[in-house]
Amino acid sequence: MPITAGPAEILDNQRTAGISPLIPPSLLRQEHPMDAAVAKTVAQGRSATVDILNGTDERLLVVVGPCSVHDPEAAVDYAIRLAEKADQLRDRLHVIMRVYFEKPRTTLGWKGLINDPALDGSYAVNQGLRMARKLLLDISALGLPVGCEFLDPITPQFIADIVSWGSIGARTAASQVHRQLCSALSMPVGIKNSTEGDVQVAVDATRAAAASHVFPGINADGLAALITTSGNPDCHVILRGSAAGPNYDSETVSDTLARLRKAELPERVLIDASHGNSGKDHVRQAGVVEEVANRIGAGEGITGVMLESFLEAGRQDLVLGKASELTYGQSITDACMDWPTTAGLLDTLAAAVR
Ligand SMILES: O=C[C@H](O)[C@H](O)COP(=O)(O)O
Ligand SMILES: C=C(OP(=O)(O)O)C(=O)O
Repeated sequence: MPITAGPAEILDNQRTAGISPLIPPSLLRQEHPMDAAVAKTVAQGRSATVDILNGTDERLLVVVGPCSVHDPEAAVDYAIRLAEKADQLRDRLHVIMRVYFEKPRTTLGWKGLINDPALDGSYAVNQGLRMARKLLLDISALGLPVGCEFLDPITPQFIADIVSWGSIGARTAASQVHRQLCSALSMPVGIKNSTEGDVQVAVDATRAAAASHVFPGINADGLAALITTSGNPDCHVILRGSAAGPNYDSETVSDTLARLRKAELPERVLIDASHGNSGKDHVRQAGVVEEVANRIGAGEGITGVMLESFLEAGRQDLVLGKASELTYGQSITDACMDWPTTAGLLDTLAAAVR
């Protein structure tokens, strides 16, 4: 008797072009295990961040690094310089390297190393996850803690154990899925204001993430699971400006702190010198950092800053399949400051803290 499709098969998968296996997180963790030295870097990276957020460590939190990682070799090259500088300034700054693998796009574009590690539209996600985990281990082995944006709710199971600081971006701060995810994450998480400049959405996200939730996810073996969380008390707001202009001014900082106070949340805020605060112009980032440093020196309660920085200044367009033509050490997403400019600004921030 011929096998005919039942009603569900006829209705299902009408727009699915393919389904293929994803490696289980536990297998990736076994292939790229964490050693004791990396575990110490992660634990110290997290605990120092929490102490800064709670005001028991008076240093400034600095999250700095490329907009996105597209070339692990260049990322390690950058990390070596940053690790040395971070060590020099460790009395005043707690430096976390931005190692971002997932890019939320306004419309379309390359979505990061995990999604398309070959930069050619081949979407070798299993390979991307392997490269991401290995790179986080390599950078942490330098004694430099790492920070990632979490975009896909499944990805953290593969890499989150190595991450000292997490971020939820402007495009997902309102998402219940991401707020629930934050409530489960083991590290402090910065949450951005919206791309339109709404700060309350980040305050609301901080409050939602501090609560416990029950939601569907995956376990370490990659199986569907119901996750029950206890809530994350270490989330905080990041002011990133908007399409309408910057929002790193003192008035917005104190308004944000008042909103947090009203919501009975700890009063702490990070300033992102890039994105809407610099109009995505890397040259303007330096001016933002200098102004913020002056205000920190004058005693304004700013918990930390974020800088987008890579080896070379600016940005370049990726042509899928032509990665070999890219300039080494230059961003293929948002424009970044170059390393010498960044090193000078880290000195400026450290001097302000002193
Ligand atoms: O930080 C990176 C970008 O600003 C973000 O991913 C959006 O990029 P897009 O507007 O170029 O898509
Ligand atoms: C995507 C980022 O920022 P935003 O969400 O503020 O656009 C980012 O920091 O890389």
